[in-house]
Amino acid sequence: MGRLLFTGGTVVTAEGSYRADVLVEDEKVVSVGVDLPAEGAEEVDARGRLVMPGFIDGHTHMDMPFGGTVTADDWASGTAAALAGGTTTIVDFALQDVEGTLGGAVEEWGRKAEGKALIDYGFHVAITNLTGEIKAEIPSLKDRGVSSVKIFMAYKGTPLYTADEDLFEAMQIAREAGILVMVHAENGDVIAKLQQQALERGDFAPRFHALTRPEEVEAEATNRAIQLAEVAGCPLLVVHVSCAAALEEIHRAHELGQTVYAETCPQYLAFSYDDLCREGFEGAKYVCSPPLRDSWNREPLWRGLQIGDLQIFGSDHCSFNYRGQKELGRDDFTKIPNGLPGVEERAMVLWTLGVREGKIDERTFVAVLSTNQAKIHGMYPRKGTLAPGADADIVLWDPDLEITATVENRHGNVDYTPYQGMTFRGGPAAVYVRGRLAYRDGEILAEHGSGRYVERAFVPPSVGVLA
Ligand SMILES: NC(=O)NCCC(=O)O
Ligand SMILES: [Zn+2]
Ligand SMILES: [Zn+2]
Repeated sequence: MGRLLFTGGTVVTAEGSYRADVLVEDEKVVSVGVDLPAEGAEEVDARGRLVMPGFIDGHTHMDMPFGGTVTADDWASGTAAALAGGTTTIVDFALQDVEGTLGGAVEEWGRKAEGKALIDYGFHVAITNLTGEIKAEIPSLKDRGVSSVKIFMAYKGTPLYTADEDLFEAMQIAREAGILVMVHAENGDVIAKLQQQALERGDFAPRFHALTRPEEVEAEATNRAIQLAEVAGCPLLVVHVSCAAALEEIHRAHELGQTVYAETCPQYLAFSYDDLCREGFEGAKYVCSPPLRDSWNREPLWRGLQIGDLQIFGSDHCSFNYRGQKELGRDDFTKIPNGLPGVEERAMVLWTLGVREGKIDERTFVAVLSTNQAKIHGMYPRKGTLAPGADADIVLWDPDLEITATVENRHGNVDYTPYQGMTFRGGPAAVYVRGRLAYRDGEILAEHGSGRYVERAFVPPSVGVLA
């Protein structure tokens, strides 16, 4: 692999931006400084580019059974899409088999990724059956390099749904074990009742997905999870925060000094409830949970990112084809598989709608896409920074690149894109994974199977120290 010297670019980290060269050797960053001598290194011209640590997406669902079908992207197409968006590491949800163990889920996900992944990866375990035995198994995840579990307060009537007493006990165990608890915070009982009432009224269209999951239902569950975590004494990560009401609960927890991390996702900034109301069955393309909200919620979410109430920006990439998958719910919105693709668009949405529009700055861009992800998901400082000793995961970001999204120019395996026709201004020109050129100008150059499993360990950063 040899030595590479990135010259003439502007290094952007969560701490700031400055003109500097970056020297890379044998998969690692060796030094960052002004006018570094080449000394035999191959030079990479980074003039006009922002040189950033590779982006980390702590929220993807590749090759995952869900809603009676399996996500459209596997580890080959899903990591290609990630790479084309500047993402060099993902943390994917290994779904526990209802009859299986947590360790079994990690092993199964390892088999799915092996030979396919183009980028580095880790796993959370998504718990589907929190029995006594499974609770007792939680601490052993650390031995597998897994530092987090996700527990679902929603999806009543499916194995994912977890009652409060089990969630609470898992929090106590996780606190002792040093495992991060992530929650899908929506009140599953109330949603089930509202869905039943909607179907009885004959309300079958996609927009009823949102109308049966109102903001209060997310805010209430968010508050409940925060309070339970406080009693259990454990840090908490609330994923896919969609609305101002839930964010207010998180903000209050921060004012009280509680360690609550929170994530929002591109779909909540790029789309709104209006997209669920598109003509015919088109709204199904925008069904995800929590649902898309009225557009006024976007402004508080942007503010949450800028002031640090929302420390990470994950894609929640959970792709389903329109034909044959979203269509499963043509006559009943409750049967539409939940989820949107977004692993490719994540950073471009954030740059185009956030940095260019002055809603967040460049440092926050890097923090929520990379540095805070590495810290919260237990990979820092190996990942998430450009500093000596870090993996040489590098994005050369072209702030002026223009890409208009079409199904054809997406790198995933989905028959539609919710971003159809949207023009992104700013995107990755080239991406390096551990010092190897993996993507350039729309072309995937990495080899399948070149991505490596990353063992993670959770060392809870206090919310205040996150950028
Ligand atoms: N978010 C969504 O709609 N689908 C993926 C599963 C989840 O994250 O709850
Ligand atoms: Zn979820
Ligand atoms: Zn998800």
